[in-house]
Amino acid sequence: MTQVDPAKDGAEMSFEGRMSYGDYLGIDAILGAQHPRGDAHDEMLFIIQHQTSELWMRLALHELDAARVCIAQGRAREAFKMLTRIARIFEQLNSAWDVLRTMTPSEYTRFRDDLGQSSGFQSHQYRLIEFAVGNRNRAMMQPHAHRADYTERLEAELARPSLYDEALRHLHRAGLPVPEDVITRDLTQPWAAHDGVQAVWEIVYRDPETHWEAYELAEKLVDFEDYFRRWRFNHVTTVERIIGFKRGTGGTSGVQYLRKMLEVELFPELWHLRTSL
Ligand code: HEM
Ligand SMILES: N[C@@H](CC(=O)c1ccccc1NC=O)C(=O)O
Repeated sequence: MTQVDPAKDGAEMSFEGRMSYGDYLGIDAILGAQHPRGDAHDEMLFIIQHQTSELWMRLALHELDAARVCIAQGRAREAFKMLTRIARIFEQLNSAWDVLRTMTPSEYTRFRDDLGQSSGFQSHQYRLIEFAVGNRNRAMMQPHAHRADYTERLEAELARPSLYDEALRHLHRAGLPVPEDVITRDLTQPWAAHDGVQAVWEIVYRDPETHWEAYELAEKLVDFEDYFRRWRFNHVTTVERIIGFKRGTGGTSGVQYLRKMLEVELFPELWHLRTSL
């Protein structure tokens, strides 16, 4: 059996006083952040599943911020890359459900009581993503009232144009007939389907060659919403499989609440136009 000596190949073997892999990545902080409350075997899976989701959400927010800046500065093509990456992140989050699904109701019951009233419903990053893409609901701020830092970030997000607002402003600047009330709307309000906006997207979809950039932007948005819907669907199906119709630890009706959320449309006109094309 040949044994490789990486040092002979030039591998650095001494990190006394030098930045190593773990130093750069903050590995000790990450690996020191799993604190199961009990001794149920599956609690570690549950914790890591959520922590990795939060890390991916962190990246999604980073990309969403950059994508909006690019679109606002008229560099929509640069934003396409970020939007593709965001869709891929959600694809990754969707695959992750396959790991969690290996947990049965019997196994989850062993530690569910230890969760108290904590719930994914209180994920501030998830709420930031929803606000960033346009699903804005001030009521969702309440569970964060005890954290001034989260509240401040969520408020700032509500005051900022959403990804969809930026897309529509971009079309407006490009000379497409986006109604003025869309550009001057109260940003803190959730987006509501608008006939005038659908009419604009219809112009784009009826003649993609003339409006190629707007057409590509639209398809990137649809792609993102497609993956996001799948995330919601995977969540509610996993929840039903594991806790049935029990109330959620966060206090909602559980599966019934999550099913209602499946009806949310982020970019309604982009879906509705398909019927009228
Ligand atoms: C055993 C697995 C899981 C169960 C049983 C479960 C259950 C639930 C329930 C019942 C709710 C409704 C709120 C409540 O009353 O608690 C909820 C919300 C939520 N969960 Fe989970 N969940 C699971 C895994 C996950 C994972 C892995 C994530 C990823 C971060 C997640 C993120 C969320 C989010 C973001 C919400 C809020 C959804 C919204 O308001 O639209 N959950 N979950
Ligand atoms: N809401 C879940 C508990 C739960 O899943 C959860 C608990 C703490 C932290 C994150 C969670 N994930 C998603 O809601 C339940 O009712 O069983």
